[in-house]
Amino acid sequence: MKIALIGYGKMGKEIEKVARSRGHEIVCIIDINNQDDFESEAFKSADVAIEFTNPMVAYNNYIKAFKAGVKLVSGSTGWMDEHGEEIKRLCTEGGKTLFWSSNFSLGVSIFSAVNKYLAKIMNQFPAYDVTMSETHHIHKLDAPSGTAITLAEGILQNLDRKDKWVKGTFAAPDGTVSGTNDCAANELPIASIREGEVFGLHSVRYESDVDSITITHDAKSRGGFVLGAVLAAEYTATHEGFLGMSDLFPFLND
Ligand SMILES: NC(=O)C1=CN([C@@H]2O[C@H](COP(=O)(O)OP(=O)(O)OC[C@H]3O[C@@H](n4cnc5c(N)ncnc54)[C@H](OP(=O)(O)O)[C@@H]3O)[C@@H](O)[C@H]2O)C=CC1
Ligand SMILES: O=C(O)C1=N[C@H](C(=O)O)C[C@H](O)C1
Repeated sequence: MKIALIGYGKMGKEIEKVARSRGHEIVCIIDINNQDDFESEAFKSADVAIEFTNPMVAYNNYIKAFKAGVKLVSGSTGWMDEHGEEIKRLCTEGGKTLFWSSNFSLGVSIFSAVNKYLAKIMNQFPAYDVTMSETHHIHKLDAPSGTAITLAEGILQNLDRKDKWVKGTFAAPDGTVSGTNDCAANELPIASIREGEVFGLHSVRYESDVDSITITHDAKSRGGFVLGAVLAAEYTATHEGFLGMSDLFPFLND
């Protein structure tokens, strides 16, 4: 399969290696300095483009790739609030294709299914209150992480006593802490910590007066995100519309 890369940073470089090792050809790499290449024949020849950039530029990259007629896989986070509905509409009604996930790792897909199931169980146990936390490397631009938001949405859909997630405490790279986890009974706080080179640590904690139950996903490297993104690209080559991990692993939705 012919793959184009948009964004050649930490994820883009690792995706290049894994895609080649699975027999794919990298036909074009677009970074911040060669934006004209969206119009190149090399880019247009790609079966799929894989985009990992940042919250500020992802939307524009999607529009440029759509214009060039190239299907997209993207893991960029932090753009959904502003542009999510428009991009989904372009895919569901406008004939464009984007496979997007806040987290491509197979482990997080499993974690997400467990998270939803646990939230459903907790409807029967009102003594437990729920909080979330996510820890990432100091270079990360968005907070809470895209994964934390997706996990929070999974809780809100399944736990009747919560209807909104809110930003909790933020621990900055220099150790200063701002914000609070105190919130109304219907709110789910997400604490964010930025330290060192942490790849991605997500926890959901249910606490009563007598005990607590915590589920955690801890990425040991970027390997899981990278493999998942390449698997998603292989899937996207033969599918259309607004796609996600629930299309790749439908059995996790039951
Ligand atoms: N869904 C998932 O599984 C995962 C998602 N992510 C998300 O993916 C995104 C990228 O992560 P990561 O690779 O670690 O970030 P990096 O900052 O390492 O890489 C992003 C790259 O994009 C480049 N870039 C900036 N603007 C443009 C542009 N307009 N067009 C093309 N390239 C551009 C940057 O260049 P320069 O440095 O010169 O600005 C940089 O090389 C983030 O939003 C992160 O949250 C990350 C890991 C997993
Ligand atoms: O920026 C990162 O590194 C990551 N971002 C994603 C997110 O915002 O959830 C996924 C992963 O946790 C790594």
